[in-house]
Amino acid sequence: MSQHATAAGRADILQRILDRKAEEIAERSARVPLDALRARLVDAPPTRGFAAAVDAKRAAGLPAVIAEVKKASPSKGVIRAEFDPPAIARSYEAGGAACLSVLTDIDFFQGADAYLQQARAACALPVLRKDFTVDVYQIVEARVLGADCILLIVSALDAAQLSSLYREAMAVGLDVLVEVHDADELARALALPAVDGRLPLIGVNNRNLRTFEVSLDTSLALKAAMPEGRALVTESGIATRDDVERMRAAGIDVFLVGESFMRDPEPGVALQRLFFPA
Ligand SMILES: O=C(O)c1ccccc1NCC(=O)[C@H](O)[C@H](O)COP(=O)(O)O
Repeated sequence: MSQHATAAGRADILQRILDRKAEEIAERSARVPLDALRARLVDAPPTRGFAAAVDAKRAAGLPAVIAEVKKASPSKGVIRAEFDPPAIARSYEAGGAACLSVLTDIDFFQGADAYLQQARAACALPVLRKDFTVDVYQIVEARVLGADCILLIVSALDAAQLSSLYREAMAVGLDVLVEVHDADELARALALPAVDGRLPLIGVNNRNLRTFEVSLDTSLALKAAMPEGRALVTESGIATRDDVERMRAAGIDVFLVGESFMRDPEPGVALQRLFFPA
């Protein structure tokens, strides 16, 4: 199914993704029921410490870059036709990434669970399963696949879902990136409690997932509402040294970047150029 949105087809892309996700979860759990999936948790590899890898970069005074492995997106269509997740993962690791983010959504991003496994096997970096998590099934699945972190998008979840999915993910040893777009969502994210001393990472998506509009001002505006010292992950639309310097000047030191790296033949070299220029 081609999902590269035209102006008409773009209307509430997030809702369309979520509707399809519900069907996908039903299909998957008909094939492998949740109990059977849970039984596979014993074979899951140890997690690599996603939040810890972010913290380590920050503690060293360095930008923590979560480098995305993304073939296509609803807003841009195919971004990288020659798509080799293990080579991309190795390139990112050599370029100084803290972590990887791998799109696993099939219908809208041309992602795959196998891409996550291939990318993770090719390097030592912790990996975020970048998908639209709305059900406990996906959390168990993420851990079984070998993910180190999952994404929870606040605007896609009601209060009870956000709380229960967060707790479930932490309970199986995953880190959680909680994504927000405005002050109300940020307040909901900040209310999530520490579990065994671990808090969620908070990400601010500069892309409005309903309109595709990107503005780095979204991160700058929400930074002021973050508790002192707590990391803010700025997501989407980071492409130039000026973008990076604007964020760093505001005290933002964690970056999730996809497209601008994916358009470069050597994604890790692009990462180095953007974040660690000579
Ligand atoms: O990228 C899209 O078109 C998109 C549309 C609807 C929901 C999510 C979408 N993207 C996911 C992301 O948030 C980005 O992949 C990520 O933040 C990296 O952004 P970028 O550096 O701009 O590729």
